[in-house]
Amino acid sequence: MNMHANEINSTAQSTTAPSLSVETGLTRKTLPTPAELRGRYPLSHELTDRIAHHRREVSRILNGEDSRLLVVVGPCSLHDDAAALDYGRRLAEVARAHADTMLIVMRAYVEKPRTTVGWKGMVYDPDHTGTGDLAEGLRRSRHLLLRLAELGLPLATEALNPLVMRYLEDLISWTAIGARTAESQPHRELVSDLAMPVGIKNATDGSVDAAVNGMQAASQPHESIGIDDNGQVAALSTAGNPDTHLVLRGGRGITNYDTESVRMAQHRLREKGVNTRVMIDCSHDNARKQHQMQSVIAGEILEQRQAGNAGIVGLMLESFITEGRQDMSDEAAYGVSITDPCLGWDETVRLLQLLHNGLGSIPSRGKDMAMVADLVAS
Ligand SMILES: O=C[C@H](O)[C@H](O)COP(=O)(O)O
Ligand SMILES: C=C(OP(=O)(O)O)C(=O)O
Repeated sequence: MNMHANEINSTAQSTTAPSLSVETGLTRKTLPTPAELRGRYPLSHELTDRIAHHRREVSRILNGEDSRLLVVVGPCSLHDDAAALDYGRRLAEVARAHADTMLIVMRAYVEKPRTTVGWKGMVYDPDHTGTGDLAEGLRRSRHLLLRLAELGLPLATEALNPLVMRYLEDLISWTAIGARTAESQPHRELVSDLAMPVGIKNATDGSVDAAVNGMQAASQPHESIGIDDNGQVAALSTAGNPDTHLVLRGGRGITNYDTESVRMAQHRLREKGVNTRVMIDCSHDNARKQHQMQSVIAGEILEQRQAGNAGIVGLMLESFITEGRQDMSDEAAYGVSITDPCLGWDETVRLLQLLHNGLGSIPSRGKDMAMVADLVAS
């Protein structure tokens, strides 16, 4: 959150007993405030500085001042602390090894937007009971993100409910606005207030205009309604976020990572006078939910970079310990996504190595594609 919104004073009162509204019949449980949860799981000065540094590094890539590739990689959603930390430890090691060619940021998504209904993420239903427990979900999400950040990895998340972001934003180095919310004014106001780089995704129908308009809107100051650190409903004056970019994720089963789609998107961005550097999401509609396709797409992005398209500055991969996906159950397997299908760890390592080699030594097109073909075949 930028200084403006933080400066608001409030005198929030906190109660814990559930109450029943006679008018609506809804039960309400008071939640801890963002300040209370931050106080319970605080960032050290060292970690605060490191996250500020990570945000600057991401920003430099997005602004073309650092030629490394930004790679946002990790599970579709975090549902199990042990598996998330296991993955984070492995990724931190790979990130260090490839730090000269890539800035690796871990996907640490604790809220999931759903097409209709489904598990909405750790924040809402940490024990996968289907009944939810937001107080525990917020607590566990903050605790897990703190432990992941302590591994030294920059973290990425999707800002879905603007209020939830107030509990977590200090731990995050790159935020996504998802395909389903890119046109939402409250999300644009939130982005205007986030002191970090934000990627806005094209809409689920594949069109880029809502995201491009969102970049314009979020770059401006806004007056909006939200909560302050003490949970008090407050008028927020946002500063405007200069660090936004488009994420191409395909739409309606049609991909948009090819040279022509990227060129058309960049043309639109140029017309609107916003950042023309883009990230490609190798999953979602670009992969048509076939997780293995992500390797092929990443290989093609590497090719585009090698062909001189410096406008593709980032890519996103959905990856976990074991490939695929599963429905949540008592017998759920360790390290398998319970939302979108993911690449497995071994494939992820090989793909990141491939990208590292390709970005470092610029091998020939033929050799790259042969390596990608091997990777997909294996
Ligand atoms: O897991 C997340 C999905 O990409 C997105 O949130 C929509 O998922 P759904 O169509 O399974 O609800
Ligand atoms: C839901 C996601 O993406 P999208 O908004 O592109 O569907 C995601 O990245 O988890």
